[in-house]
Amino acid sequence: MELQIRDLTCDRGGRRVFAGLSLAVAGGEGLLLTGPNGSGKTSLLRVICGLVEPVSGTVSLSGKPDDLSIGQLSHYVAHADAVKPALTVRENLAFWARFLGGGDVDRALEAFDLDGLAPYGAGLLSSGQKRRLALSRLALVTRPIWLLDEPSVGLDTASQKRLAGQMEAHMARGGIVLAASHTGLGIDFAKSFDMGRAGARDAAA
Ligand SMILES: Nc1ncnc2c1ncn2[C@@H]1O[C@H](COP(=O)(O)OP(=O)(O)OP(=O)(O)O)[C@@H](O)[C@H]1O
Repeated sequence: MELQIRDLTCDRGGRRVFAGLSLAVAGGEGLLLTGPNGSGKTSLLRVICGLVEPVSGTVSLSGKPDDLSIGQLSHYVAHADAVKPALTVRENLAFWARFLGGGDVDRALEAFDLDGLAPYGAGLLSSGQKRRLALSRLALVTRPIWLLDEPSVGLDTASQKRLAGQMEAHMARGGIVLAASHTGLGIDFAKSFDMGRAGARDAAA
């Protein structure tokens, strides 16, 4: 399995964000996306999972089943936590399990130490607890590609370590992690890509 991005050009709101971007990440590898605010990290993750249409270029996954899209094979954890405040923590996970076509709610609760919060209304959670609930989807359903946008924002030290452990375990199972971060995420990524590097900026000019 290899995720291949070739010659990708992306506009947002009529402005060029990046152009001619190419990279590849193999199964078992992680790639850390860095770069200043507005350099296009979120845009790239959204193009990969099919939420933003690129101007040109391709995103492909070798060995992909024909009947599934890259989006369907990806977990995309965005800035927004996508937590339903009227449901409990457990009900949120049960909802996602139905939406994602099955899943292990207890495994997801355990992965981000949410067992004790399972009966609480999600609307009552702190921002870091909401982030843990959003991240717990990663353990709910197995998907080979994890696209993580600033996943550690708001997490305490113990939760950052849990996230690092989950990413390492996913890659050890052959999964792919693409993570955008300004701070690093406490693990050694096989690759990194600076969206603000001169070439990317030149291309976007
Ligand atoms: N929905 C949108 N409509 C129009 N322009 C957008 C939209 N989302 C992002 N942009 C623009 O696209 C550019 C890249 O934004 P993006 O969010 O991808 O950057 P980023 O590197 O993730 O930034 P940050 O580090 O601040 O999260 C910015 O100039 C931004 O204003």
